[in-house]
Amino acid sequence: MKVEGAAAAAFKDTVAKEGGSMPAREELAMAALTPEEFDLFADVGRVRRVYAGDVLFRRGELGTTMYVVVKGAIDLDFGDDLIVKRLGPAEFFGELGLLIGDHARSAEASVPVDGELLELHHEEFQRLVEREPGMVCYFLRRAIMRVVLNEQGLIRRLRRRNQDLESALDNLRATAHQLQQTEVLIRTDELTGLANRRGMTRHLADRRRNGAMSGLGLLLVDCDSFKQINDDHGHLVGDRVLQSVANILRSVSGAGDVACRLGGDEFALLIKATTREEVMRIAEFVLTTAQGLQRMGHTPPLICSLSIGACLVGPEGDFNDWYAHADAALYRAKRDGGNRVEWQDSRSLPA
Ligand SMILES: Nc1nc2c(ncn2[C@@H]2O[C@H](COP(=O)(O)OP(=O)(O)OP(=O)(O)O)[C@@H](O)[C@H]2O)c(=O)[nH]1
Repeated sequence: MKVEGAAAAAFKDTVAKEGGSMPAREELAMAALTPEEFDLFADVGRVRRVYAGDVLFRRGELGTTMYVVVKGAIDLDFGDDLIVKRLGPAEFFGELGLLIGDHARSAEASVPVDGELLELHHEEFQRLVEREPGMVCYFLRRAIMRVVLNEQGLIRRLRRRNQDLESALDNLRATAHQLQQTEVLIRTDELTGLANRRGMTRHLADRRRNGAMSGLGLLLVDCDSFKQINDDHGHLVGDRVLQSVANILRSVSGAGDVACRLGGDEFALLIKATTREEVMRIAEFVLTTAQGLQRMGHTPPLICSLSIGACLVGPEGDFNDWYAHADAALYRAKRDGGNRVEWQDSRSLPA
């Protein structure tokens, strides 16, 4: 349909009103028709009035029509979190539908304000080609460039988003690592690297959850006259002695056993054992290893003699009950001069 110069005049008028000048050269080159092209398109296209709220087409719909904005504006929504692109007078869209044929629209085109469009179908475009092949060729070049630039823009945005995601992932990994470190720190004794009381409690909670509470033995290990070592040689030497005790306990701990510093000069070792002999064998080993180190006669001392209370523990009761059993034996070991192991039978614990 021929619209004479009416659409062209409207377009020029709108451009003058809205922009005060013609669109910038590079914008014209990409998204807008030149006035000459507009005249030509207006000559073959049909004018369509559009109203705020109209939707010309939706994403994914097949279409064969291209449009040029004469008056008003059109919003192209590419979906997801891509920005909505607003087109103004002389800008064209939907050209791929026209050029390719049944092309799935990549954006939803909606009308934000009342306005006018030029519609071009395949036949009209064919007439353009016949009339002004040179101009159409120039238009096609720009249309292709626009598609390429859009693609490149999309790739850049995806790359940026990918980088953002990667750095978010790195942050998450770092935070998870920090949390893991913190988790390890709060259940570890700083001086010796053994579990602390909290670590032992968590270990037992895990065991209880996994139904692995039977077949365990407990050693309660206390340094003899440790205060004297601190008093005679200073705190650092005392620290070193505590570390030596920790090393002995660590060396006898098998997989699933837990060596723990309960606090001060008191340690606990929870081991897998089903008989008194098994528990006592480990306890004797700890005792004699400390004795052997002591016999080396280092000054300042690397170790001190130990008192150990030993018992078997059952699934019934909690750590406090087990501690009371082992502590009864430890009390006897201390009372009888230290540097020894005492056994506590769970049935013969005084009330
Ligand atoms: N060097 C050092 N000393 C500590 C630490 N924690 C606690 N102590 C000291 O360990 C000492 C323990 O003293 P006591 O409970 O009287 O024990 P002991 O001297 O071994 O006496 P017996 O157990 O009866 O043989 C105290 O003097 C505490 O100050 C530590 O981390 N490092």
